[in-house]
Amino acid sequence: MNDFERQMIASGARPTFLVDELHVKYRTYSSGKPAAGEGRSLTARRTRGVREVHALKGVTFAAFEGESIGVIGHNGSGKSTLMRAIAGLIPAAGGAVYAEDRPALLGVNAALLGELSGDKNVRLGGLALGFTPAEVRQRYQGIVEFAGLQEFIDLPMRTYSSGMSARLRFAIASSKNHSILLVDEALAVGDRAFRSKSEARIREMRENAGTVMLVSHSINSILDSCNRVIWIDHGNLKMNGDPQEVCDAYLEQSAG
Ligand SMILES: Nc1ncnc2c1ncn2[C@@H]1O[C@H](COP(=O)(O)OP(=O)(O)OP(=O)(O)O)[C@@H](O)[C@H]1O
Repeated sequence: MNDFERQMIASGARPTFLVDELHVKYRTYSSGKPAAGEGRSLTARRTRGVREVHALKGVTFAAFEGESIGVIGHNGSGKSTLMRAIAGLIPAAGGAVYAEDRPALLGVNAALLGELSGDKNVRLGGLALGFTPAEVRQRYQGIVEFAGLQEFIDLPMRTYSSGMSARLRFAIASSKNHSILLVDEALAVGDRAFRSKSEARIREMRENAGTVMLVSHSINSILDSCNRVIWIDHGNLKMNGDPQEVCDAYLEQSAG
């Protein structure tokens, strides 16, 4: 626990989740093409083909009610991995995440099916978010209108452009208020008009959420909306505290 978090506790803030010594590793299979002059046996090739990426190396912090926490870091530093691990979408190789409610990662939780129509996906996605069939019916029109897909809603989703399906996914996921909301800016999608509509929706959800975590490459939007910033660097938590201080240090390192 750092000074910032101690102050939060001293001020009576209630913790909403705790990330405790979190490690995440990815195992990937590269093409396994043997280097010149090396053996060509199948097993040797397979062993060489396995690559392990240690994406998070023991990240620890606590989040509190009413906080909006920005996450910054260079490409590939581990920000999206952190969000996905907190949401429970990828397993921890070590450590754990403890949360008082299920953290929701905006945009990817709705598992949509390409063969089904947009209409059926809205209904399925709503059920997957935990709504009852009656609640899904209640929200249906709002979701379709928000996505702006009224004319296409009876077509299979595989016929949608990537922007159209991303809009529908966003519209479904954001139809629910979450007490722990994770927003990966990489998921903010669509054309300009839809982006500003989705940003407004995110702001609205933040007002209703207990804790929000936001990954962004835009330092301005982080400074505008966060009370705390976490800097992830090569899978390590490099800084955690006052937004201006953390962003200044990050920008200084990026410039150097
Ligand atoms: N599915 C995956 N399989 C294998 N390696 C992965 C996978 N996803 C991410 N990685 C690796 O894990 C590391 C962290 O990636 P991550 O996407 O979390 O970074 P990021 O900080 O969100 O990057 P960006 O700012 O570019 O979105 C990188 O080295 C990346 O190559």
